[in-house]
Amino acid sequence: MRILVAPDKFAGTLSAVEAARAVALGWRRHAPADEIDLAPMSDGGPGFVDVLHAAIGGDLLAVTVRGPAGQQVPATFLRHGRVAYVESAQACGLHLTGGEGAEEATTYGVGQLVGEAVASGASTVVVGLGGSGTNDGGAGLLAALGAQADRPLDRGVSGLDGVTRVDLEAARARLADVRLVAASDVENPLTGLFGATKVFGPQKGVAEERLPVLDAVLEQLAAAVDRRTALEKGAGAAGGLGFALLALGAVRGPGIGLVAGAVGLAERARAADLVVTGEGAFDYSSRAGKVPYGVAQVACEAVRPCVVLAGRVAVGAREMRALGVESAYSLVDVVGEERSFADPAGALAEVAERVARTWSPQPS
Ligand SMILES: Nc1ncnc2c1ncn2[C@@H]1O[C@H](COP(=O)(O)OP(=O)(O)O)[C@@H](O)[C@H]1O
Ligand SMILES: O=C(O)[C@H](O)COP(=O)(O)O
Repeated sequence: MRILVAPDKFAGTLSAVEAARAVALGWRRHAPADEIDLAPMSDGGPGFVDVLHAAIGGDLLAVTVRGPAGQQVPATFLRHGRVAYVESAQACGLHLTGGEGAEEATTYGVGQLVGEAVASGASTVVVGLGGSGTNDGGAGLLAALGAQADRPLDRGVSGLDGVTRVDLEAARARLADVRLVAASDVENPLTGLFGATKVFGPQKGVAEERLPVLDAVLEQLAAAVDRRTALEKGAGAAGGLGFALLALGAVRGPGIGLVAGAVGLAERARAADLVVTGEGAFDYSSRAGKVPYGVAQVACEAVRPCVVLAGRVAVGAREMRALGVESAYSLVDVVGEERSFADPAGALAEVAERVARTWSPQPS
C-alpha cells in the first residue's frame, strides 16, 4: 500500500514534521513494506514557513521583531523567487503569550516582518494567519507599517478604546507595489457572535465578562477604518489581523489551499491508497479552513479514503462523514491523557501502528 501522511501540528506537543514522522514510524512497525509519503501541512498558523520551506525550498531570512508583550523575538520569513512568506504566529503567537495578556498583546512584530519582506524586494507577500495570542484587530501591524491614529495602535486592543480616526495612507504607500495575500485558517468576521473575540478570545485568556467589551472596541476600530472590510471572510483570523491586512488591500485565501497547492497534495493523494491527516484537537472548528478538513477534501476529490489521527476527537460520526473522513482516532482514548502529553511522538506512533492493523492488513 501507499500511504500519504499529511498532518498539521499538534499544538503544544508536536510540529507537523514531527507528527508526520511519528505516524510513519508507527505505521512501518506493522506494515514495513508500505510506501509512506510524508507531506507535513499547515493552514497558515504555526509551522507555515517551515512546511513551505521543506516543500518548495527558497531562502530563510532571520530577523528580530517585537513580540506580543513587547519582548524581542527571533523570526524567519521565506523568500522563494519574488514571493515572501511570513508566519504571523512567529511574531504574535499564542505560544509567546502563554494565553495571558491578550488585551495588551500586539501584532506590531508581524508588521515589522511584512516590512522586512517588502524591503527584501518581494513583489508578493503572503502572510500566514492562525495560532495567535493577540486580539488587536491587526492595529499593531498597521502601526508598524506607518499608520497613524488618535489612539495608540501598538498597545493591543486595550490601547484602541475610543479610537475614531485611523490614517492608512503611509502604510498603503509602503505596500503600493506589493501584492499582499492573507492566508487564513478561519473565515470568521472581525466582530459579533462569530467574530475574533467571541470565538477565539477565551483560548487566548480573555475572561468571559471582557469579551463584549473587547468586541465593542474592535467595532470602534472597524468604524474608524472600514466597516465593510470587517464583515469579510477571514477578517477575524488571528485576532483580527485578517481585517488589517484586508484593509491594506490584501486578497484572502485559505492557508490550507495555498499549502496544499505548494506541496502538490492533490497529485500525491491520487498516487496513494489511503490519506492520513491529523491535528491536536479534531473538533467542529476543523470544519472551516483547518488542515484535516482541507486534506479530507483533497482525498475526496482523489477518491481516496481519509482517516484522522488526533490528540483529541470531538466530532461525531455523522459530522465526520460530512467532513469526508472515514474514521478518526484519538490519542487520549487509545493511550490515555498522561502518555499523550508526556510522550506525544510515542503515543502517535502507537496509534498509527494500531490504525495500520485496520487499514493495511498484512498476509499472515
Ligand atoms: N499529544 C496530544 N495529546 C492530546 N491532545 C493534544 C496533544 N497535542 C495537542 N493536543 C490538544 O490539541 C489542542 C490544540 O489543537 P490543535 O488542533 O493542534 O491547534 P489549533 O486548534 O490551534 O489549530 C491542545 O490544546 C490540546 O488539547
Ligand atoms: O485567532 C487565531 O489566531 C486563529 O485565526 C484562530 O485560532 P486557531 O489557530 O487556534 O484556530
